[in-house]
Amino acid sequence: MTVLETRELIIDIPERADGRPLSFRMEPGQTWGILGPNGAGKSTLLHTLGGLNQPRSGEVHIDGTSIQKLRRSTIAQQLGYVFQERQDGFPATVLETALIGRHPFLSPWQLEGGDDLAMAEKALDRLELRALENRPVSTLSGGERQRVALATALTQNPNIWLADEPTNHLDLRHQVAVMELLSEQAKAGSTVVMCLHDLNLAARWCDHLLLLYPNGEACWGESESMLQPGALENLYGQPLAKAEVDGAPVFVPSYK
Ligand SMILES: Nc1ncnc2c1ncn2[C@@H]1O[C@H](COP(=O)(O)OP(=O)(O)OP(=O)(O)O)[C@@H](O)[C@H]1O
Repeated sequence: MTVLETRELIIDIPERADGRPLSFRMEPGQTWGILGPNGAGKSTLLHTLGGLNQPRSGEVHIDGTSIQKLRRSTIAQQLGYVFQERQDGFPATVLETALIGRHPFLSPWQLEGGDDLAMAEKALDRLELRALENRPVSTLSGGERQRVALATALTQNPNIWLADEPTNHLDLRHQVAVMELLSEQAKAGSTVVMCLHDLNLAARWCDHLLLLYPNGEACWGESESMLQPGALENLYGQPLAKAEVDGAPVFVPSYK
């Protein structure tokens, strides 16, 4: 159970005004969606939350301790990251890649044990990848690789999930399966934060939203209060029509 908090955080985007300092608290059990148009800074924010980018100012805290003061190995035991783009540079199989999720918990040169293997295999089962476990990752399709990245994070079993467009490359069924998986992680006590382009997945699955504007302005809060058509149209610069399906709001571009 780990709280991720920002204090007067300003992310560092070259040549951009500071915008609104971000001070929010992301708690265990919550599922946060970060929304905004291309270039708004969603990935930069996620990288900053994970300690991979230095903020321009302000701080990110994990359970009350500044991330700057934590060792990278300690952070890796808490925080799982699903990157938007991956360079699968090493010639590794699907199973070997999933096992990387256990590395934060092993000492240098220590080999993975039976428990680690069981966690990786369970994660591969969950992402429907078990039949591919001996395949080199380089031979996989885009959607299969995306699921390997999620399986690796699941094998890590982090308290905080930072996922950059986790449904990228996925077909509709797998999009829903991945959102269900992330939602389950939150229900089990993780703090889940993801950047999303799909407003409808965000509306259906995220209980908190942060809207990030290209000028650095931002607002955040419970999803219900953030899913206002006017604010979303302003965010994306696109007229929207709103409907309701299965009790959740659905937004589609309006072409009028
Ligand atoms: N090293 C850099 N030098 C200059 N500008 C940069 C650098 N890295 C990122 N940027 C700019 O910072 C802005 C935010 O990028 P970021 O990837 O965080 O946006 P995003 O909201 O995730 O976009 P997308 O939806 O397209 O993935 C972009 O305008 C990008 O061009």
